[in-house]
This record gives sequence, structure tokens and C-alpha cells, in this order.
Amino acid sequence: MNANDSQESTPESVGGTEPILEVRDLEKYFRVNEGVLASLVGATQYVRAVDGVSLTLAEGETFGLVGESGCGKSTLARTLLRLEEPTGGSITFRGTELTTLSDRELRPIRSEIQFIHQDPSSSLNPRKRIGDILRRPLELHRDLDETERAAEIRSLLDRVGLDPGMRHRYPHELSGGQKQRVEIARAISVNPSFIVADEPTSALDVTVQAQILELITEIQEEYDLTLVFISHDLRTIRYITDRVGVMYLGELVEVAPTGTIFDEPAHPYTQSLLSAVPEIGGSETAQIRLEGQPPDPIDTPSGCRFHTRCPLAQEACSAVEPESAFVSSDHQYRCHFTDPNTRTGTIGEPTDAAPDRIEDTGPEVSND
Ligand SMILES: Nc1ncnc2c1ncn2[C@@H]1O[C@H](COP(=O)(O)OP(=O)(O)OP(=O)(O)O)[C@@H](O)[C@H]1O
Repeated sequence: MNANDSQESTPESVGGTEPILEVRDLEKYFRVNEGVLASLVGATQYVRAVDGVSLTLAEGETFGLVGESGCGKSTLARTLLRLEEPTGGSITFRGTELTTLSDRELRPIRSEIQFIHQDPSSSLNPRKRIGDILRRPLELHRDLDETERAAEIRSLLDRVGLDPGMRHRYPHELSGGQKQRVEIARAISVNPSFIVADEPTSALDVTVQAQILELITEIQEEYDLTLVFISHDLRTIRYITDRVGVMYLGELVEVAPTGTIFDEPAHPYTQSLLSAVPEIGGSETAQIRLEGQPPDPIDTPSGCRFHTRCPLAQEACSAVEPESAFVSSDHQYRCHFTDPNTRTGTIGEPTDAAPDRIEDTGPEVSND
């Protein structure tokens, strides 16, 4: 245990390669009561959907993002891709700062970064045939003539397990699983290097979910993709991800390799999430029941945001924001109980020794 250690892994330790994506102090606040009157009386309120997230992703890794509904997973994902404009912070993709790029400057990078939506029924244009839906990104991002484009559309459909003849159909003529296959075909059509999949199977029948997961993992390997996978299903997260980030009320509260998160969760919130799924919350420390609802993200609790629901909370937890604690260089969490085994910690004044937020700098990859 190395609590409050300021040592951090460097990009060189991420497999000796530069990270693909670096996020620093990212914020996305939504203004909820627009209007002159609210501004005049100083009553403007914000949902702090993403509130100071720092994260580094290595090429080719699968990073899982978990947390209760409304904790900010989708907003974080959408903000990473600049589908939402960040309120603050920086996002660097292969060395290029994305937050300051114009739409025009972003266009070539958009083909590198793709999004797989939760519900393909709403993301596929119902008035367009499947072939036209797939043609559009090819026109925008690939230098192909019409014959090559037509061949590519057939090949993409075949790659995702659909009959190429389906290019003549409309989305409503396809099943949920088939639509999600089209969504995946659209995402890979522009040869991306980075994909965010936001609960890609949650709108599907259970029997189809496994097939779509298998397709995503196959595609990831084939295209050597970096994948951010958002899911409520911790079993899936455990099965397909390399590392996991746990979000609570807009903050990343724990980041660690997947095995570590499931076997040795350090944050009381992570432990309670795992406890909710008995077959995976097998660790002795994972016996904390999660009760009640998360607080309002407009009026976040002072001190540790989890203190209102945390069975371990002491008085000081409501007064002082916790720092990042390091269990090891690739396992960080944000809690006053900086020793997860003894449940002791550093409740008191923050020191300068550690960053005040989780500053994840990527996975440790052995160079053996
Ligand atoms: N456009 C918006 N305007 C105002 N508030 C928003 C907007 N989009 C999201 N929010 C709020 O931001 C917070 C985070 O929402 P988000 O959808 O990112 O959470 P989530 O963890 O992805 O939830 P879920 O698991 O249910 O998809 C929520 O309180 C949500 O109501």
C-alpha cells in the first residue's frame, strides 16, 4: 500500500508507446435554468455531469466505464468525442488537443474516433436504406469511387454477419441485433482507431447480446482498436475489459486493471457496486450494501461526494475532499480511507503530496 504517493506512471510505461488519448480535468456542466431572470438573480444552476475527470488510454486497450445511472458515463464518452462541448479541461488524441479544434479541423479526426450507440433504432435514420446509411461516412472520409464504395458496403455488411442484400432494406425492416450490426459496420467503415461503445447491448434481447459482444471483441482485435466500453453489466465488463474506471457523481473514484477492481476493490463505492451482483462481488471486502439514490448532481455533497451513502463515513468526510490514493501505480482511488485493508486513512487537511483528483496515467504494461 502506498497511500498518497505522488509517483505516477509515465506515458513510457504504457507499453513504451504514447497513449492514444489523454484527458485532463475534463468538465461538462449542463446549465439547467436558462433565462435572463435566473442569471439576473444569480440563480443559474448547473448539472455537473462530468466534474474533473483525468484519464489516459493506451493504444489497443479496452477500458470499461461503470457507475450508477446518471453518474456521467455517457456525458464523459460524448465529451471525449466532442459530441458535447467540454466546459473545461483538455482532451489530447495522439498528441492533438481536441478541445480547441474547429469543426472543420475535427473532421479528419472524427474518422479516427467512432461511437456505437446504445439504441440503434434511434441512431439509424429511418428514412434511409442501410446501403445509404453506410455510404455517407465512406463519401465523407474515404477516397473511393462509386464502384469501390458499393463493394465496400457489401464487404462491411458481410464482415458484421449480415447478408449484403440487406443494403436495400430500411432500418425498421431489421431486428434489433441486425440494426446494431449495421451500427458497428458504420463505425468501422472509416477505419477508426478508437471506438466508444455506450451500452451497445442493453437495448437487445439477452440471446442477441452475446453475439453482438462477440462481434465487438472480434472487430476490436481485427482493427487493433482502443475501446471504451460503457455498461451496467459488470459481468460483461469483467469479461471484455482490460481496465475499469468507476464513476460516481461526475468523478472517477477508482481506476484499476479489471482483475484488481473485481478481486480487490478499494473504494467503498466500488465495493458496494460489486456487492449488488453477488456472483462477482466475491471478495471479502465487497460486502457493503449500496442504499438510497445518488444525490442531485446540481447540488453535489461537500467533501467526499459518496459520504452521504457511505457506511464508513466519518464526520470529516463531509468536510474535506479526499485525495487520490495509490494502492499501486496502476490502481488509484479517491477516498479518505487510503488503506482499504485497515480502513484507516488521512481524514484531515489535504497535503500537497498527491493530486486532488484521480490522475490516471494509463495502464502499466510489461515490456517482457
Ligand atoms: N443535455 C443535458 N442537459 C441537462 N442535463 C443533462 C444532459 N445530459 C445529461 N444530463 C445530466 O447529466 C447527468 C449525467 O448523465 P449521463 O447520461 O451522462 O449519465 P449516465 O451515467 O450515462 O447514465 P445512464 O447509465 O442512465 O445512461 C445526469 O444527471 C443527467 O440528467
